[in-house]
Amino acid sequence: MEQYFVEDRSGKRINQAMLFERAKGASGSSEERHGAATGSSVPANAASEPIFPTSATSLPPPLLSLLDSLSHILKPTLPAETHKLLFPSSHPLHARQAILNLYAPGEGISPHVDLLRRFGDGIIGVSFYGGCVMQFERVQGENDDAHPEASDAPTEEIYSVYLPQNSIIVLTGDARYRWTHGIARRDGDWVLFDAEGKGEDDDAVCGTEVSPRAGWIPRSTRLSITFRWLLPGADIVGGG
Ligand SMILES: O=C(O)CCC(=O)C(=O)O
Ligand SMILES: [Fe+2]
Repeated sequence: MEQYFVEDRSGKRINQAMLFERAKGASGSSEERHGAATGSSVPANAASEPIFPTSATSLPPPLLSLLDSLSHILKPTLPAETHKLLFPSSHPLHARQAILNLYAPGEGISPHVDLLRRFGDGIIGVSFYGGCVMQFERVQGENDDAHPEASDAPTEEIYSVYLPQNSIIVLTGDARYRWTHGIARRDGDWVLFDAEGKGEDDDAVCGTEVSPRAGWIPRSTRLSITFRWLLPGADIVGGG
């Protein structure tokens, strides 16, 4: 992974890489791509994602093997149709994009819905090295790429979920289309632990009544790998 997160020519730290494959069996008018892209110093709203073309043919082997492991791990947990949506047995309709985001402690990502015109349903996110709280907020009103402000509309419905290192999150249906997801920029997260010691964020524990089962987990460096389906035409450079 180090190869993707070097400094660019101006010395700016690169913290985002995007890799693309072509769908198996696609007639393929667009270029196959597999390349790294720079992000801003803090991963920004997905709407500003850059794309760089290269010439390789598919996702790199470590990501293919990660996908294979994810398919096995998620098989007993997910409803059969969701598993099929994420891991179609043959000839997927769409190409996958993998986005790698490297967060220094304290960094986050603004609340957003992943671009509706670029990505399909079925998103998988994996957290490595460190955890963080991901916050979900219900989108109010129309939500499409032409009305991104809908994502910022205030709402009472907010949930915070702690994503420990090595955890997997799957977003489909409403979770993908009707809720924003984001990571607050802060140095750590208050987390309530369940009986098995797994974390669940709860802002309420920030007050004086701190439950003995709650704790502050300082953020460390976190790498997230997100797999998404590219919609037709979305894999054409400049076509976003
Ligand atoms: O870091 C994460 O887990 C979220 C990344 C994300 O939402 C995105 O790249 O669109
Ligand atoms: Fe996202």
